[in-house]
Amino acid sequence: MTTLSQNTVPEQTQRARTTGATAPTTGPVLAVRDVRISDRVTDREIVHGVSFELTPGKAVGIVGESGSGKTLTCRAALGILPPHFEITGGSVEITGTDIATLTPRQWTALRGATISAVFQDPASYLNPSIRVGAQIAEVIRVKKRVKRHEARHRAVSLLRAVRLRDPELVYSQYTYELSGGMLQRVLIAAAIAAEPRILIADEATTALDVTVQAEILDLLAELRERDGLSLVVVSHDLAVVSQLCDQVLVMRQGNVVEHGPTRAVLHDPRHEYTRLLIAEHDQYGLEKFLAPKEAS
Ligand SMILES: Nc1ncnc2c1ncn2[C@@H]1O[C@H](COP(=O)(O)OP(=O)(O)OP(=O)(O)O)[C@@H](O)[C@H]1O
Repeated sequence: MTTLSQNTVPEQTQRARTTGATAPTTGPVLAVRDVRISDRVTDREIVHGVSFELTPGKAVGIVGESGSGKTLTCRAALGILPPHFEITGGSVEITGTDIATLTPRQWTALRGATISAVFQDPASYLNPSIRVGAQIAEVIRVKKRVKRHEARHRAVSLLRAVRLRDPELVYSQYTYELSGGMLQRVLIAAAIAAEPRILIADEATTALDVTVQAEILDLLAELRERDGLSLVVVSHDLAVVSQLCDQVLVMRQGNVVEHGPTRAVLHDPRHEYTRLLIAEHDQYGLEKFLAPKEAS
């Protein structure tokens, strides 16, 4: 496992987040309470009541079969449900504010700066006609209100932080010049560029090879532990969740079938479906991540 140096995260990022993390908090940064999501076209409820709370520096994992509602739950928290989908029950609070009360302008201010996300399929989130570095710098310039030169400097630091070699060169490249793994790392850099308090990582490292994935997980763990970044991690990979998350939700067919501390759920699953997920996973060496802490 690689260990990132203190200098991996741009100095400015460390300072700002440290300030945020040590500020007294009165409650969760994200509270999802009995959220229900329906498809208006078919008039079907797809997600049947999901609840979890995220406090600063903590990480919640969401696992479960394809189509169980993990991504919709994340999109609901970000206010970006696909057309025809709507929250039909429960509530989402971001740093104490019910998102149902937010105006489009308030959402724009919140996204990136307070809550941010990385999804799969990075190419669809980046503009092919603008150099990737300039896209990250623009986020920094607008959200952090810094001059172009400073924004560029920080963007290059972020590209380095996500372990892209020759970040100056990558800065000036277009999406078609980069591999899928490189684009995914660019997207992660963009997502943390405005120093959000909450990062939703939906299969964010799935497309990366094992070594790069380990480096990115280390980076996220570092941002979390040192700077108080809170994480929602959606992954089909229980090893990723067990490495990063304090709590885990197991979803199936729009229901949370099990929810609790990651170690307890993965060591002593109560639900048959969780047992099945773990059994399927055994071949990938889940114990490797659980065993060392078990001994301590
Ligand atoms: N844009 C959409 N249009 C139509 N149906 C959708 C859309 N997005 C999600 N759904 C449906 O809603 C259900 C939940 O989808 P969701 O993407 O949340 O699942 P998931 O658990 O994230 O799955 P996966 O692991 O495959 O990403 C699925 O049945 C899916 O087909």
